[in-house]
Amino acid sequence: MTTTTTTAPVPGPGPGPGTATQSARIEVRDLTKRFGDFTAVDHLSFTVEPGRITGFLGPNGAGKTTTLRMLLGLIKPTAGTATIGGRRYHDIEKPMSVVGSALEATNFHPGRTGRDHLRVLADTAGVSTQRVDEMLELVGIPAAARKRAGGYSMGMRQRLGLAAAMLGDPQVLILDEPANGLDPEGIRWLRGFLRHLAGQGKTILISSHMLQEVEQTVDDVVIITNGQLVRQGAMSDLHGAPRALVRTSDPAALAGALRVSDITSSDVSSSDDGSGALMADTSDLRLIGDVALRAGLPIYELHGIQNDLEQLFFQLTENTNRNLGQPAAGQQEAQA
Ligand SMILES: Nc1ncnc2c1ncn2[C@@H]1O[C@H](COP(=O)(O)OP(=O)(O)OP(=O)(O)O)[C@@H](O)[C@H]1O
Repeated sequence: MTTTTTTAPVPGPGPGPGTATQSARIEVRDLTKRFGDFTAVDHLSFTVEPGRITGFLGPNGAGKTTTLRMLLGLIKPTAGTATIGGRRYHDIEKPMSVVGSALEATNFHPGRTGRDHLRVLADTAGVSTQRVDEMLELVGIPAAARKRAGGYSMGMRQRLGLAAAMLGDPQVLILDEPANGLDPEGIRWLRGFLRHLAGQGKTILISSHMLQEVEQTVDDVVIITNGQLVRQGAMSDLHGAPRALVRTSDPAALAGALRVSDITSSDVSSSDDGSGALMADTSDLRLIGDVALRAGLPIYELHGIQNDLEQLFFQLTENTNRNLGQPAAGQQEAQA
């Protein structure tokens, strides 16, 4: 993909209803969606805060898109509520100025140029043509936008979708798998772009079926499987408490020296290794090094330890994933 990139400030169309003062929290309460007797979303509750990027995570078929579609008023919940700034999507007066969304990157008329596509949307929302060009510039496809969308790469469609979502300068952005199809440079660009928007106080919810894909992008996570919440919280909590592995000649002596500095540790030496090892309850590697030096102990290895996120995600979701076994009884295609 050859695109220009920018992290320039995101211009807005100026003050208007629903832009500056709108409370922009997303609240999902006891949300349930059944298709026939198959429950796609099951009493789901979570909150997404302004000024933060929240990853909405779960394996394929977990119910993410179904939840987002209810949030955006595209399908009706069987029970429960999904609100943006305290209102259901249908009750928001000028929705494009409150919430921008990109649910499917492929959903563009192939014969229409990217720019024309945005102009049609802009007309509907009462947004200026100038804003269309600004948004195309902002997502890095000003030249490509004059070509037919049918010839776009997946990454270009993602960027066009993002430009469309941003047209009304919404307080809330809801993006379904926005990193899908982006090359590494594109993913880095997207990360900077979303971080900038979150810095402006916008509420950003992005879905993904891979925790690692969004690990460096999101502040908070909402993890679901089988339509149910399994975890909500800060990304930093998923990494677990800070720890460090230190390998030395005399782990008991080092553990004692660390204790004097109020650092607890546990012996993780393995019998087939001549040296011993400690797991210290700190991420301050320099402090461990200083303590070892003062105690006259050599350090053979020293590094911080984080939870294996892939393993954690697997434990939280895949082990119970309904989609990995036989299809749930009664599951069939049905209209919303
Ligand atoms: N209209 C429908 N009729 C019947 N079942 C449906 C319908 N829409 C979705 N489902 C089912 O609901 C479940 C959740 O689907 P959904 O698309 O919300 O999952 P997802 O988490 O977005 O998955 P993916 O990561 O693969 O996009 C799936 O088992 C899917 O087959």
